[in-house]
Amino acid sequence: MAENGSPAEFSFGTMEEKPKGTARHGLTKIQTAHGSKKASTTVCHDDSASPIKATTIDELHSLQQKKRSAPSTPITAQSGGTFSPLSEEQRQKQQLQSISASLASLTRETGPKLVRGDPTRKAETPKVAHGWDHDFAPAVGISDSSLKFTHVLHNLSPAELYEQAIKYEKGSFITSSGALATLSGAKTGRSPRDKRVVKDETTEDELWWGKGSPNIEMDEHTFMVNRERAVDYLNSLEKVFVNDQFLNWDSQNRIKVRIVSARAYHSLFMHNMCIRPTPEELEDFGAPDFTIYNAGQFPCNRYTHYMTSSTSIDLNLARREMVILGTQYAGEMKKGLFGVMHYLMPKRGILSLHSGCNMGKQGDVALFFGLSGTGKTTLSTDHNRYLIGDDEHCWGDNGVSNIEGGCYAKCIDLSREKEPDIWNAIKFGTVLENVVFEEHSREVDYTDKSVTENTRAAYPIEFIPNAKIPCVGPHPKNVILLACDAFGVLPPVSKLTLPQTMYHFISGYTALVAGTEDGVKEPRATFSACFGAAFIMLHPTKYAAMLAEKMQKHGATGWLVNTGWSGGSYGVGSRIKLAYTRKIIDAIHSGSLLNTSYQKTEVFGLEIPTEIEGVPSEILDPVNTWRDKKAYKDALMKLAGLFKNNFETFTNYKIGKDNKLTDEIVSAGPIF
Ligand SMILES: Nc1ncnc2c1ncn2[C@@H]1O[C@H](COP(=O)(O)OP(=O)(O)OP(=O)(O)O)[C@@H](O)[C@H]1O
Ligand SMILES: O=C([O-])CC(=O)C(=O)O
Ligand SMILES: [Ca+2]
Ligand SMILES: [Mn+2]
Repeated sequence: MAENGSPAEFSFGTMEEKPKGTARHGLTKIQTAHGSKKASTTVCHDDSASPIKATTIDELHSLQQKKRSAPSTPITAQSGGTFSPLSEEQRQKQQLQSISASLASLTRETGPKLVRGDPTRKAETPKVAHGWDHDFAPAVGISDSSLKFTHVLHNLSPAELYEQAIKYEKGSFITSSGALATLSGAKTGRSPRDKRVVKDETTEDELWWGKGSPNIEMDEHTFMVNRERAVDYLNSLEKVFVNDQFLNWDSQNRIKVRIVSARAYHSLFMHNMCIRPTPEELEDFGAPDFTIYNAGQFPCNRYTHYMTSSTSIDLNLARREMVILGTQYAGEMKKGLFGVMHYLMPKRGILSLHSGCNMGKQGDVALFFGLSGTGKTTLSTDHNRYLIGDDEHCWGDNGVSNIEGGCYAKCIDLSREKEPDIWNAIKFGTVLENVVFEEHSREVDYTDKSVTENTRAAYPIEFIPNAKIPCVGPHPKNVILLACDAFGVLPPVSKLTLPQTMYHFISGYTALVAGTEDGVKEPRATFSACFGAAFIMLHPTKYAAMLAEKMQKHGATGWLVNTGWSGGSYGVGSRIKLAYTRKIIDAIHSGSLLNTSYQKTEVFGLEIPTEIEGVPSEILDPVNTWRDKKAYKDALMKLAGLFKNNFETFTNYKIGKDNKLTDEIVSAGPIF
């Protein structure tokens, strides 16, 4: 509306000097009320504007910000019929007490003294909460730290977080489109080798340990040492950010999470990535189901048992807590919580998935599995379909639900033409990590890899115009496995049998694209079970069995889509054009790819279509795109060998109740 509205609609005031009838643009003039009796004889005054109700500059500033209004629904006692409304003050006190309990040192006997608000705003009256009554201070365990206040910035708005970031965090800037550019520090990707899980009596039997598992063990005591280190660090600060939010749009399986962090960047990132509570939901939040202590600026102590670097991301499922030391990469929080969901949801018979998800106008749902950089976000963000989510989902008895409230898109080489919806989502409120921009115009150069290849944008899902809110949908019709094949031998698309779908799901192949995992600079072949071995908690066959059961029950079709190389391996060939991949995906969604003719490839035994609308037919069989046929055959055999080696660890496992399925899956791999 702003672009095409007539200028007259936007006139802010009348300048007496202007002849009548001319278009007028001008800012509202500020007039001090006092002394106005003696009508000023100077040129610019405006009688039509109502006078400002301030007599001093301070008063004027105090008028600028309205006090937060109370939630519209009164809070009543849940049961028993007793009506006991909480005053705003009582409610705030309860919130502070809950946060103080979260932040309590476990070696001293009380939580920190907390006060709401920004420490630089001295005028605010401290409302103290430290688990004790004001006049009953504990005599034991007192240290200097218990004499100071820690200010709590609880669920700040994006605007407030922008101000905090820009004022206090070096490297925070507003870009020309309004996004908040930030630096994540020395780490610009996750640190999977520093992810530890407490092995106790329960998790010893329940979780996947040992070769191939992402769960590096640590003991309960070491966890407590790191927890104390993180909590002491956070309490030593003048202020901490606290986010109380939700995971999972399936309201029956919603998880309450609390994130305590030291940076506005982290708070805004999680504000965008988790589900944002309404003011009423925040009122009723109570105790969280899971808490993250993000002390990422502070290292772990390498003299501490199990520590192999100054970074440690520690998960304790019994305590429902995670501690982050020595990395400020915000993706650790997002993916840390994903790991928690990979534990909690299967216990309830719900399958957790590292997948994107969207839905057509007819209600047909597609899942997009794939490792980092294979296209989950890019391909699930589709202008012709409703976005349910780009990265983390649950598949339960009622259908699918997104775990998150936001998207986390790769930005390297982002273009407005190829990915318009993601481009347009990078606006006020969006966190832009590690991008490079022009110092004056603040135009971002998405091609610049000076800081990292893994540049990212985190935005609330409603920044995508056709997001489906609430982010839930019916049972999937298509299950699309994405692989970015750097060898250039997998076909652009293949239709899979159920055993083949399971084989490729368990294999989880891709060429890891540089950057997302710390230290990776060149693409290389990698296998990651369930397209997300870094996040799963149970043995991969548990998830595979659940997927097989659900696909069978709901009649979903599996597809393997190569979003990687064609015409040669990495270095010789080139990446398949995104426009072609989109046409392939369109043909899967529309169902037209089910009704076309197929031929079978050698070695991998994949069914490949002979034609697809909008895609050159010669690229559908990769052998056609290679000039050097011998090199093709060599690359094909090499990849087949890698698949075979990788799958050996799984051949001893039974998948589901059915031995027949297990045998079929094992024989659904390459044959040579
Ligand atoms: N043919 C193609 N298909 C899909 N993506 C492509 C293709 N060619 C290039 N790309 C690029 O590859 C990247 C895919 O990244 P995307 O953000 O979708 O990964 P992702 O699977 O969501 O990973 P993550 O789990 O790390 O978020 C994008 O930068 C996209 O522009
Ligand atoms: O976690 C991250 O940093 C990015 C991501 O989505 C993934 O690696 O799958
Ligand atoms: Ca993504
Ligand atoms: Mn991901």
